[in-house]
Amino acid sequence: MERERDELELTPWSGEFKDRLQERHFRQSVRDDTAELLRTAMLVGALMFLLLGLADHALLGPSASFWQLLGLRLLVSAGCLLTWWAVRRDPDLTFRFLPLNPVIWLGCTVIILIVPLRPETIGTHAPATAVAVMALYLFVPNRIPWMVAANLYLTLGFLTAMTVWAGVPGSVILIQGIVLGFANTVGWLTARRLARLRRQQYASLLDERAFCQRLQGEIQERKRLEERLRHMAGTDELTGLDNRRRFFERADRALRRARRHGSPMTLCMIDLDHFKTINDRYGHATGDRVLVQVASQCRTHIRDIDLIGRFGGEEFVVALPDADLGQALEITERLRRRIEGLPHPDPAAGDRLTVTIGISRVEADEDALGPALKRADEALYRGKAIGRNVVMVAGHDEGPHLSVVDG
Ligand SMILES: Nc1nc2c(ncn2[C@@H]2O[C@H](COP(=O)(O)OP(=O)(O)OP(=O)(O)O)[C@@H](O)[C@H]2O)c(=O)[nH]1
Repeated sequence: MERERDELELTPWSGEFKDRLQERHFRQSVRDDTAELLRTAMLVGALMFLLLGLADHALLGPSASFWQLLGLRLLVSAGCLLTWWAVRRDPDLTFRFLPLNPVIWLGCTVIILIVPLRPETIGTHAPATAVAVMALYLFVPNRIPWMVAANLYLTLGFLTAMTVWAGVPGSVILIQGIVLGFANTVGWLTARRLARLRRQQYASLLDERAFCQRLQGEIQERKRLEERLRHMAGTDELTGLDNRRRFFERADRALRRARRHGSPMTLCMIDLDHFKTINDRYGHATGDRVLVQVASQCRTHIRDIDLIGRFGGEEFVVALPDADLGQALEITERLRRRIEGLPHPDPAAGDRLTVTIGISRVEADEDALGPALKRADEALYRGKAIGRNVVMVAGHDEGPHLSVVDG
């Protein structure tokens, strides 16, 4: 489908893109390659014109015609070499009118003028002209319109010169006309086919690139989406904290690290006090706002290495790596005081937002968080039982041992 569209966009007689901008981009993409071919053509052209001067000398000797021809040959060779140099300096000249076209027209003129200057060799000159026609089509790439014009000039000029100066019979001129016409047709068709193929190749390359870019874009988008989904799957929607599953994934990793380094780790359970009353009195939306506020305070007032998650409802869980019970007590006590200082939904009621916190260290012989979590939870509920707004430490040397820090 794509290919058909590209073919439709090519000019039928030159094989170029109909769209000028597209053609310009194509030419830019093949510029260096084309310039190299053109430079080779110019060197071969210069060499051919000079070498054929030897044939002139063999045929004409040091006659006036020889010197005239040699002068013309030198002129064309110089033009070819000048073009070679100019294109080498600026490859963009490959597709410009100057300096190539005048040199080619000069070369064609010299080929035509060989007829009156060396009429007796018309038998070899005629096929050589047919070769020159083909060479112009095939050796000078991406300039089909200009090559068609130059070759028509060469063909008509050569046939006219044969008629006027070489005294060739009409039948021979007819044959030569047919041969040159054939050379033009084959040369043009081949050059056009090459031009079409290269442009189709270029168009498929662009299609492929666009396809790859689209694919890359889609892959990126999918990755972003996956990342977002992964994030959402591990995040508590209301508070933005890790949910229980993500928290325990991270906390398990932190525990393994602590075990490797022989460092302590402490777990804390934080529960809002009388949260049901807040919900019942001020509504669920207000309750949500309080939960967000408390979550944000907890996140802000723990260390960067600490982990926090929403355990469920109005309960949060915190893992403090590299913290023994003393440090954990300090951190949680500070947190408790901060939350106590948060604005209550109804300041006039004289109530305070408070939390009860239970903490327990993960013992050196424990490879999982479960037992410490259970002890912290028990400590928390002891705290609730003795009146709330406290931090309770679970000791378990001789069974769970709880100590009130503040009340
Ligand atoms: N607004 C809101 N309320 C929630 C959410 N999750 C749980 N709750 C409510 O939290 C309240 C928890 O009540 P309880 O377990 O009795 O605890 P409490 O009232 O804080 O009492 P204590 O913990 O003993 O101090 C219930 O009313 C739940 O409906 C939530 O996401 N948003």
